[in-house]
Amino acid sequence: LPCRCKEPASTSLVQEKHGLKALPSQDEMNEAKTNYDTGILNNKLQVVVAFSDFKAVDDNQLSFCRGDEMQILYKPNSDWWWAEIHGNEGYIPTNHITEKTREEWEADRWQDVEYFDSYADLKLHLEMLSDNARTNAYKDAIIQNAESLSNKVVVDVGCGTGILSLLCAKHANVKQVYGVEASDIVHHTQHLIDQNGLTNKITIFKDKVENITLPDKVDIIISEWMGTLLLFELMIESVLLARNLWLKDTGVMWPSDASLYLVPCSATDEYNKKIAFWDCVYGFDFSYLKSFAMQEYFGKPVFNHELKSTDCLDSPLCVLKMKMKTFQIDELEEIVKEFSFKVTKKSTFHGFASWFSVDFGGFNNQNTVTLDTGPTSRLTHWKQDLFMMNDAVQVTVGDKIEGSIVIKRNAEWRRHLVVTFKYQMIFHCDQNIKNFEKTFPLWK
Ligand SMILES: N=C(N)NCC[C@H]1O[C@@H](n2cnc3c(N)ncnc32)[C@H](O)[C@@H]1O
Repeated sequence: LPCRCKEPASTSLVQEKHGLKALPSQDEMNEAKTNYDTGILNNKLQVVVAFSDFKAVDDNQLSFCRGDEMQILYKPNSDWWWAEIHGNEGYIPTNHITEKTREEWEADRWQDVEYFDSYADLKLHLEMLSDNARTNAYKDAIIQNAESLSNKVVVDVGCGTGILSLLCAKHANVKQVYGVEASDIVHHTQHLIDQNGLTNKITIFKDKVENITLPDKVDIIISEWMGTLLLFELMIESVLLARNLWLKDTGVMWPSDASLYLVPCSATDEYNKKIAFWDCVYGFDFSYLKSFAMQEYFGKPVFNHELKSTDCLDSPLCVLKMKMKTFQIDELEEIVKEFSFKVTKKSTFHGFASWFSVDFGGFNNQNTVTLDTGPTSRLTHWKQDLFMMNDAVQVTVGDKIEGSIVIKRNAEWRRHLVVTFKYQMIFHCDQNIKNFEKTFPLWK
């Protein structure tokens, strides 16, 4: 077989460019070649997947993109392998690839093992079921639309203990409910359905909704998929996929609409307890620790903040409105919303708060029920989210906070988001302007 490898390139360029170790020596390549015939001739070449892009720095290397699959011909050392892609051969850095199969790699990006393990025991289900505002909103929607649900086929995506399926079967004369649940909690669900005499109305599927085959398309998809900042966990992707696969054209999504709200706010208690606290500790100046405290306590959103209406410094802004029947999965990659808030009271501006609301409509727009998780509604287990900015700023009536929020999906970790605020404050009294920016991972 012809020798397929050229002399290794000069290593300084490689090390400088990628902080990688030296390319393999000729001896290492010669030694590796001994596996060459065995691998190729027996067609047992290993295939790897790239989890990040790589740009070759010389013609001895292969450039590739995240998600590309490559065949491995030689493994001369642990840092560089000789691979083939699109008919080209060259060195690839092993710290850019995974030896998992594409399926395993894709699942990893969703952290499915940890994710579904977190729903396997009763803890989170007790929290969700104990949230009366949440669960009764679904119950009210079902009861108030019982006539529209009559003789319909329903799928409950992520049914958990089956509560929504049970409510549909008990309070509406549905034709059939399919409950789909991927976590091990599902091993209890059938017992609960049997124990409540609804076995013939509810069929349970123990798998991800992406993997199941339903007997037929359905009339309604009901699901409780909402998370922190509405979108976290990105379970919404699974619900939209289920819509694309299984909802009749005339079908209804419940919730039918979802909205995310944002408001500038003060958070004096939080700020004083965790940041201002360090100004004077038993008579000592510990203010050196404030920046560390800001990073530790407020480098990420506070997901269980209880926002009071009196904390709000302007009316809330709807930054995202999703019509679940038509919203597309790729719209989730990046959501950008400009805002221009005008302060309505003398106070301290500490940051922004967010919450969501969902509507159960879609049946000839009658009897629409709304579940609102904002500061003027009954508290839910979601509470509200607080994005604490690094500077507390004294504000008064007429001051402006103008800029944008960008909610970007994490390209690698598919259940996670990154939220960036970029804005300026224009002070009414002297038109002085200050610029601010802060990025919050949610959560990776
Ligand atoms: N933020 C939430 N409302 N989380 C509830 C998620 C519930 O749906 C389940 N679940 C989430 N995604 C899926 C999926 N793709 N397929 C089936 N069940 C799912 C999960 O195991 C849990 O019981």
